[in-house]
Amino acid sequence: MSSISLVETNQLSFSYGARSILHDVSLAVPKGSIYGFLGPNGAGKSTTLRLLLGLLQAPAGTVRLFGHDLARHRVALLTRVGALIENPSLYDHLSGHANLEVTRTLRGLARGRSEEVLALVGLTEAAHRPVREYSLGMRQRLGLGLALLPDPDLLILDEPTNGLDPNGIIDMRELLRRLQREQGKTILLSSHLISEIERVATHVGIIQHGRLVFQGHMAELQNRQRDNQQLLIETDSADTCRNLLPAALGRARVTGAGTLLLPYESREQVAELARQLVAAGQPLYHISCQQPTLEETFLQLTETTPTP
Ligand SMILES: Nc1ncnc2c1ncn2[C@@H]1O[C@H](COP(=O)(O)OP(=O)(O)OP(=O)(O)O)[C@@H](O)[C@H]1O
Repeated sequence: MSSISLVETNQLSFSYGARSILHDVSLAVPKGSIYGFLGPNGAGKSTTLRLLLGLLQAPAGTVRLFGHDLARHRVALLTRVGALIENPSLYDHLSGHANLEVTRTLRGLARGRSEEVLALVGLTEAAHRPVREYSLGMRQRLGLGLALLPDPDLLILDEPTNGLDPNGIIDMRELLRRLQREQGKTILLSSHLISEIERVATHVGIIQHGRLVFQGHMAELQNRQRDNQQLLIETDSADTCRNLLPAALGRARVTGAGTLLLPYESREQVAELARQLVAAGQPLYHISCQQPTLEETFLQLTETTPTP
């Protein structure tokens, strides 16, 4: 994967009227990546994606696509981008194939492209059924097919798995992987669920209250997860233990009458804690090291960002 960024924003800010929504967002989406743009509802994901597509204008900051300024070369740059921003607008009474053909003809694209795209999104068999008979997952794939018609280098997808059942999510994930690996597409997709991103994204950006709170390789997020290991201690009275051992347990969180959680430091810390608890006459029923889930790491990153 190259280090060239196909999407780059520099200190992007945006307000709806007096309401400030984005603050200094500097995104970098590497060429060839699947970039998961994550954040809770209302964090500013759709607003950012709309700015990237020139559907909104930012009063401050710049957007560069393929290394060029979007404000100056909007039309030329957007011909290289496929987008799925809301529910795709589809003609329900027409077949999937006919829906693609309408757009293909309008755009003057080569004959046969609709069939290629249907194969790509796994809809060849259903190609001639009316879209009103399609499942939500099939509709989303057809919407993605519409975005893929002109063979764009970059795909920008806003919550493409929203509302899909587990099978629909798996199909979409596999389709995105294939588009990246076999077709060389760069894909920027948003989601509010880390579980939908973690198995597909190579890179992650996390936004909270309009601010980017993390950006990097998926592996870097996983490293943070490892760095945040917690020690779980079970005893009789968590409060008594904390009072007896302020140096060792002062930072511990009481999570139940007899349970404490504190940041894990080392094996020696575990041995020393066990020794001190026993020396203080406190029973030690259980001590173990817990790794937070990626979900908890994500929540920790987003919950600790103050509201502006
Ligand atoms: N047209 C609008 N006018 C005023 N405020 C808006 C408008 N669109 C969005 N907002 C507000 O901007 C903030 C960011 O919204 P945005 O849709 O970008 O968030 P999001 O991260 O995509 O969330 P979701 O996952 O719920 O779509 C929210 O507080 C939302 O209420």
